Amino acid sequence: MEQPLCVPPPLRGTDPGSFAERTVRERWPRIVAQTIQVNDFPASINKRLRALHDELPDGPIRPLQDPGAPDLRLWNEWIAPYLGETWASAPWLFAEHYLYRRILEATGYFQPGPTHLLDPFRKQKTAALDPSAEAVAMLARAANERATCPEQARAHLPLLLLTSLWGNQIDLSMWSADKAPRHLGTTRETAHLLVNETEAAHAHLEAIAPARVDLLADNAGFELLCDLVLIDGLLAAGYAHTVVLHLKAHPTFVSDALIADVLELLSRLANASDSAPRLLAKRLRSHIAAGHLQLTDSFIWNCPLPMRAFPALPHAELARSDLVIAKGDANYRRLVDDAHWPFTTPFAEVVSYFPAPLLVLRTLKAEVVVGLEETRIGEVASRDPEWLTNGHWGVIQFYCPPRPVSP
Ligand SMILES: O=P(O)(O)OC[C@H]1O[C@](O)(CO)[C@@H](O)[C@@H]1O
Repeated sequence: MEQPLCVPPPLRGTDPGSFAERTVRERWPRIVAQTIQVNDFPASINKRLRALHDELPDGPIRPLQDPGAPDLRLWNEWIAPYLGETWASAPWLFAEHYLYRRILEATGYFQPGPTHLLDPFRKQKTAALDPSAEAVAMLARAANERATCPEQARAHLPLLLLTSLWGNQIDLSMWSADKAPRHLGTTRETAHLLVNETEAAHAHLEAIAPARVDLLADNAGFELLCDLVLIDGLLAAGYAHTVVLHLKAHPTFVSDALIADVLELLSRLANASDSAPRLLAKRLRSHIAAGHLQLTDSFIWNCPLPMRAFPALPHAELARSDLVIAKGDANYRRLVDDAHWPFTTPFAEVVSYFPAPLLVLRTLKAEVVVGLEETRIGEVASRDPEWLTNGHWGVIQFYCPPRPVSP
């Protein structure tokens, strides 16, 4: 009989010497301080943000105080098990999502008034969109060529996956012309993959096309552009008839993408001086109009739960997909319980609860990873002591649930 999987304890800000500890003690206070600095909030909001800052990292977890907020009941259910814990002692995944929700409580995001639905991270996101216009034009030109040639789009799938993966690391201001998007996918980028299951994912798409593909988005700005180019390629190749792009329901993790960020990116592309981004924007908008690209958001993507603990409904919705692509570090942490798994634990074992074929594209920014080979771990750790958190290393991991056996 198959043994039930025993999930190890979660990462916590109290893990001595860990990146989680550094995040709770240094990075979070900095993020809250920056939120005050980059915005022009009234004194009452800054006072609330300063109070939040001063709670970190040893203040207690408390219920939300956000009367009338649409997610208030949900949050107070999610918080209940951790009342009595501190920011540092609560599971890191929980506390990190809670932090961003508490920032919105402080800024009055869900309250009537001048800061209603005002994204406190908007300025940072907008700056991250500031171009290297040349790199954007090159990405768009390649996408426009693929759009007229399905064979080329199919052949480019590995390149598109790599571009979308490293988009999780690189932002527009870093990506200069000499690191041009067309060169992504060559030696350096593949050499920094700790697992590369592109072939299996590609074969899966070939076998099921045309399919429904779901993409769990991560950051706005450059990464989102790479993701839209991937989506455009999946449609051009005939691999997807529909792509559902899942976005966050409210601002979080500073730069996570909202539907508003997609629309803003499209209008930036549509107003570019170069004609290639304009054509890309036109095509993406027509995919949206035709329902081939669906933008959706849900509070579930802002919740503090590991995916294994999601309610039945989002699981049932994902089960309708032929392939779910999960982007980035935070989605990865959610998928693998943000837990202290031995790094060699098979990926398929850890995500065996997942209801659909799953492809993850993630650069490592946290001390959690599964599915690695012992020798590869030794190699990378001796070359780069910061390999788990500096975003220089990536994984492309694929899981396909076993088909149900017919009676
Ligand atoms: O944008 P990404 O790739 O999800 O990265 C954000 C993540 O990186 C971290 O900074 C480290 O894990 C977290 O705070 C968060 O999980």
